[in-house]
Amino acid sequence: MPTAGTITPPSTTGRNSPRFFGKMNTSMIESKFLSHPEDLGVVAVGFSGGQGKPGVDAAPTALIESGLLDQLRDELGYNLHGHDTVHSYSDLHPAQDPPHRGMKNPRAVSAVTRRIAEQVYNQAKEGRLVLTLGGDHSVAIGTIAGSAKAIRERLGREIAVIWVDAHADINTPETSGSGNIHGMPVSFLTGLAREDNEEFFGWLKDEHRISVKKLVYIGLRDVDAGEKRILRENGIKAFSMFDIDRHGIGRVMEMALAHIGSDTPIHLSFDVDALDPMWAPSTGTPVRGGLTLREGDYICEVVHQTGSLVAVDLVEVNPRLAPENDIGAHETVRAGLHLPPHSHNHSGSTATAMASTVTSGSLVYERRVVERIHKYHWPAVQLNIWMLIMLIASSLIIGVFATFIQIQNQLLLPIPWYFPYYITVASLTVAFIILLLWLIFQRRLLPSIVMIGGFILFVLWLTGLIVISIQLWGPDGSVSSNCNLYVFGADPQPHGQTLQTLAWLQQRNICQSWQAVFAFGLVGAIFLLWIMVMAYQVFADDS
Ligand SMILES: NC(=[NH2+])NCCC[C@H](N)C(=O)O
Repeated sequence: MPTAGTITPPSTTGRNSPRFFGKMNTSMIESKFLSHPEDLGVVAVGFSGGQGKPGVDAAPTALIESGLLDQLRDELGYNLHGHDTVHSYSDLHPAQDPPHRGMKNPRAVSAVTRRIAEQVYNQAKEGRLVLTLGGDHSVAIGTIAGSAKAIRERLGREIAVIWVDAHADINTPETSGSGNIHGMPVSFLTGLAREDNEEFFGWLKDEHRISVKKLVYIGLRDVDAGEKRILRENGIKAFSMFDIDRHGIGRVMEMALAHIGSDTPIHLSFDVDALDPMWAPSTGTPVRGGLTLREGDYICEVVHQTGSLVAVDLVEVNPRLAPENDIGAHETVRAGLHLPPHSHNHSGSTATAMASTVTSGSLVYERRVVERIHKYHWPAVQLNIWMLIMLIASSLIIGVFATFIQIQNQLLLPIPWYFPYYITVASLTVAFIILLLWLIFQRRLLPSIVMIGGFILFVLWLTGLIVISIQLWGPDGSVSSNCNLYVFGADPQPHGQTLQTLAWLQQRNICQSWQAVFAFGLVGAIFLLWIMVMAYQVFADDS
């Protein structure tokens, strides 16, 4: 059934191309997960066994002959790899392939997708973007398995999949009404459908699989009853045509990308039947009421702009199916050309959208980060009072203990550990206040920083306070009782300009300094508690 062969690689003398400037990938988006974003691995799959209509296997050749690869190379500046062969996999077609669990051509599809998985894996492990030209959508079993495995090995990450399609393709062999495997790839990839036998997808291991949590559908409008149940039960994110009508494609893509998160590599699997048959009539299972060509392009552009794109599939273009004369086929191929990694200069009919996914070229758009923006409202007056009081308390304690150290030295007495300790804690507090001021200036004062810093200082500060209290009122030879004995209780108190008076005044000064240290130590501890509460309130208020 599949026709295939070697095709002539696109000419190297770029026509209106930017080759003049040497290697130039026109994409200005920085890739987050590709180590060689200027390289494009191409896997051209001439395979149609996932469904019954011959012709999808001719799509890669039709797309390439219409100039897709030329555009990718000459206009978008990619170095192509693996682009000179359209694979037919005829060696993998068994003589007999009777149905298994109701699946049609199960051995052929399993063997071919297994080979595709290796091909995609070999390209992806080099850190290249991989573009697969299908073929029917069953080929995605191979492409996604291959890129999931390569990204796991290369980056230790799971990939997310954006599945753009009129259909959910998540039937299990048991729920499928048609038995066509192109309606089942997602159930095998997510592990919802499983098989132990290597002949029937038993080769799919955990390393090949994807999580239902990182799967997003766009463009659905023909979903079987069994599939609806699967989507619902697994909480799979799906944006149907209804959602696109309601929110517009811009908002839908924001929500889809927010669901995936900005730190996840993305595999985009684009079924051309997601487009309305007005734009892409030549496909095996067209459904009216689909995406406009522009919406299809937009999806590709915006996904490319995330910088997270690692692989793209373009499937289900069937140039043999031409509803009204062959303009249909021509249009569909053109639509297909439009879809890949995006270029911004539309040269007539060509590979922009295809080109669009690979290098979304709408360089004018600013990248919109769809993460939630937090707004923290700090009570300015309270925060300022807090910083002022803490600054006073810290300086006072530093000053007093510095003087005490001097006095001990002068009297040739040892310096107790808590003098330098409290000086250090108070200095840290001053440093913390400076940090806060800097963060306020940068508009980055996060409640979490304040809470953690406040807590650490509180513990240190409290320790100091306890030690001070013990010295002041502790059982043996406490400062307080000595003060009451010799200073405040001294009778008669010395007067007049004598050394006695001077000594007494100095002693009184020391006693009062102790009390001041205690007072401000207490204030500091309470204020540190207060700032933690304040930070928590600011955090909780953010909504
Ligand atoms: N990739 C596609 N065009 N899939 C069409 C699937 C149609 C139908 N849901 C089935 O399981 O047979």
